[in-house]
Amino acid sequence: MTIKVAIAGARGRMGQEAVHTIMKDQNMELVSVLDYKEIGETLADTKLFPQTFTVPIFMDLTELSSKTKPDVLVDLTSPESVYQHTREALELGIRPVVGTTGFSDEELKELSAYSAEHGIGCIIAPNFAIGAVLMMKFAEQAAKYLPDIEIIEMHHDQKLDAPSGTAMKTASLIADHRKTHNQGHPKEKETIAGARGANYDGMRIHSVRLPGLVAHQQVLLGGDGQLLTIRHDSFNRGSFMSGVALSINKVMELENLVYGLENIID
Ligand SMILES: NC(=O)C1=CN([C@@H]2O[C@H](COP(=O)(O)OP(=O)(O)OC[C@H]3O[C@@H](n4cnc5c(N)ncnc54)[C@H](O)[C@@H]3O)[C@@H](O)[C@H]2O)C=CC1
Ligand SMILES: O=C(O)C1=N[C@H](C(=O)O)C[C@H](O)C1
Repeated sequence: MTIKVAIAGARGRMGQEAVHTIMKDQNMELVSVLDYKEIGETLADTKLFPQTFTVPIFMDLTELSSKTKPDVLVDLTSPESVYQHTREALELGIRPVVGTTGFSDEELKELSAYSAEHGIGCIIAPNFAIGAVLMMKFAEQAAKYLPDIEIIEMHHDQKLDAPSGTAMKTASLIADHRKTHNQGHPKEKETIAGARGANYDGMRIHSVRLPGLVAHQQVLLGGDGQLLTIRHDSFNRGSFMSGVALSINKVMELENLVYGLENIID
């Protein structure tokens, strides 16, 4: 069966890569694109894609759904719009595959309940790169033995959310295995606010934003006389594409929401 896919955010850094990935896949058909502003009738009009890419663009998800009937909506947009898109897609019976970061815990809970109640599959993956998923899993395992941890995530300077979705997911996986405790000296004081980074359950998360970077993270685990560093680097956005393709295939089999690629890889 061919999976009919729509993309929200097709003009973006990730979206452009995803368009090419889906167009090349024999089992998938890119049937439509969702944008928030008038950019032409088809992807070809945007001049970002070959003239043969005559995929229609819509500004309204309900109209997109009724005219092109996608099975899956891939969302690669912004923290501002992603919750609304995901909720609407579920209500329309379209399975969301979401790479966009910035969900609150309450939003995740609410979407998860809706997805399970209506039996519509949904995948929300803060990071589609297999190496990043392994980095998170290794950090989760190591935290049991080395529970003093700081996360340093580094991204390009156009990123809107901080900490990154990957850092938040890493911290939440670790928190499931680590007894909550504050790190550093009990009397430590910041002479410049933010110097010690964000506090997640007593762990610290530091966000670096610089031109030239793509997506990088290291998890530092300190022990007596030792330091374990677990690091992952995405050097280009091709690193995320096998995870996007896997998720599109997998979401067709699901009847609930899965948060994190680690839950769908064997
Ligand atoms: N899960 C993963 O593995 C990855 C996730 N991301 C996340 O994906 C998201 C997109 O990242 P980039 O492509 O770098 O951003 P980008 O800014 O290059 O692209 C976002 C695109 O979405 C469009 N957009 C914004 N609001 C929209 C709306 N309401 N409807 C339709 N289109 C809309 C923008 O016009 C833009 O073309 C971010 O949240 C980022 O953190 C990025 C890389 C990997
Ligand atoms: O904005 C990005 O670029 C990325 N966002 C995701 C995140 O917030 O973790 C995934 C990856 O790190 C790239």
